[in-house]
Amino acid sequence: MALSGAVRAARGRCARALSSAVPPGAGATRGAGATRGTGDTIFALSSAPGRCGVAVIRASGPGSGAALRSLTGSPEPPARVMALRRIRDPQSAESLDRGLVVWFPGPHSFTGEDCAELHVHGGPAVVSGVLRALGRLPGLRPAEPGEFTRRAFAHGKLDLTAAEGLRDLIGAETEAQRRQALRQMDGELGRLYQRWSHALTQALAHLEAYIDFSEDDNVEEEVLNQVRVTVRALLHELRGHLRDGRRGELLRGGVRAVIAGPPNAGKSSLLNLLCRRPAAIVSPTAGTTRDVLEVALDIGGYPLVLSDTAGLRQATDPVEREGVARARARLCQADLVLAVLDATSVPPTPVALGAALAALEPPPGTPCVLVLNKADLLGGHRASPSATGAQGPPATLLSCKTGEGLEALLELLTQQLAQLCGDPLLGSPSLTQSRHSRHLGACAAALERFGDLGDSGDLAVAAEQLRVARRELGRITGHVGAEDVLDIIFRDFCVGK
Ligand SMILES: Nc1nc2c(ncn2[C@@H]2O[C@H](COP(=O)(O)OP(=O)(O)OP(=O)(O)O)[C@@H](O)[C@H]2O)c(=O)[nH]1
Ligand SMILES: [K+]
Ligand SMILES: [Mg+2]
Repeated sequence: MALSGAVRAARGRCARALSSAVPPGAGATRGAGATRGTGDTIFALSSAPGRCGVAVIRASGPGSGAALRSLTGSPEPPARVMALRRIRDPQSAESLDRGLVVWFPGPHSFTGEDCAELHVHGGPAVVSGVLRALGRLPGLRPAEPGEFTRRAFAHGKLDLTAAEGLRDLIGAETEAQRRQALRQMDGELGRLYQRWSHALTQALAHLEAYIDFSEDDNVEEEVLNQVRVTVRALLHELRGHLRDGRRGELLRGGVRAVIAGPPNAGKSSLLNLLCRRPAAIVSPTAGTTRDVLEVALDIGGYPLVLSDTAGLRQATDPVEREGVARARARLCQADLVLAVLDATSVPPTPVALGAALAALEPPPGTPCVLVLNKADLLGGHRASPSATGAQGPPATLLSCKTGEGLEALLELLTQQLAQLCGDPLLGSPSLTQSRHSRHLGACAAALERFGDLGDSGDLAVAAEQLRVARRELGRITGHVGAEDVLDIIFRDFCVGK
């Protein structure tokens, strides 16, 4: 069982780690012409800033080859082969470093433009010296955040969903997140939406043919039926994808789990046990916790955002009352509830446990795990983990004091997380962004309107609904009028990617 503690610790993010392969030009769907790139040549440090063994500086655009020549004083090396070169300041001819350079002539590069990479020693003075030298070359300027990827998108090297996958891959902190992001970056989600878009295009073409030619009796009624069948099948698939239970989004953003229970049940002790540090104050005084405390965890490869909350009771102290109100508010937002009870205070019968759980008023329909804490105080009288009965939530005995039952709890949590997030490698790729669900929802609504028109409906209106549906799909992949979302998507990238 992997429990790697808090994983959101500040950490250098970089466009690509040195051991990774060249990002693929997956999902290339826009008309990508062979190009040396037009306009500015951009450059940036692509590895994480700070002192490191090797730093990667990247350039993209028509001036990349000339830049490489001036900094090395020699012709570009053969394409996509690393070469050792002395790197010098072209103005002063002073040597800056000795490093590896790579030349990626367009269109076979990440951006589709001519690109160059300089792998230099990762000292701040070396990096700033090389960046300064590049900045003095005519036509070169520092890149904006996400500008390399944006150029790759513009040259059809990847579609928007793949770009979002790449952004998520750089942000992935757990294994399951990485798997999902990689799958999306490889273009699987984009291909699914493309397939739907093609099906719609075909249906639309048939419908238009029917509208134009049916009077000549050249086009059979059967064509119209086929269009209806296609649209119905598509709507069915789309609804299934939307019903996905927010799996992909949960995996991407982390499952919000809330620890709730009566005062002194050991809620804060549980948080500390799971994050393996004394993050929350633990004391024998009931009503110790007031503020909501949050830690990010990796449980079995799944991301969990765990909140400790105030003990739920009718508090008289105004500060504690506010704590209880905050606890209830947080509980309402939970994707998963960890209900903690003091095992010595509740008889281990389904009725008693059910009543104790109901008293916490967990949000209806939200999955729940019942943790019967302080098992060390039970002596011989052990509640069986199925004490809540077949209908109740899964329950497990735990002692935060001795650690007894921790493995079983982690197992149970992993099961719950796997159910909530799904296996990112199985089945059709998951919906990962609210942006996608919005467009897919609009697409489904248009298809429903198409269906509602029925046999007697106006065919021109029906055709318009198919056009609306197709446009919404195109917005997801970036094939249609996505200019407004481009800024938002690429802004979240780091400089150098
Ligand atoms: N014997 C025993 N004591 C425990 C266990 N877990 C917690 N305690 C003790 O129970 C008391 C309350 O623990 P907390 O973690 O502060 O409980 P809480 O639910 O966060 O309490 P509030 O924040 O006040 O609602 C402390 O004295 C803990 O040391 C356990 O497994 N066994
Ligand atoms: K306490
Ligand atoms: Mg507490």
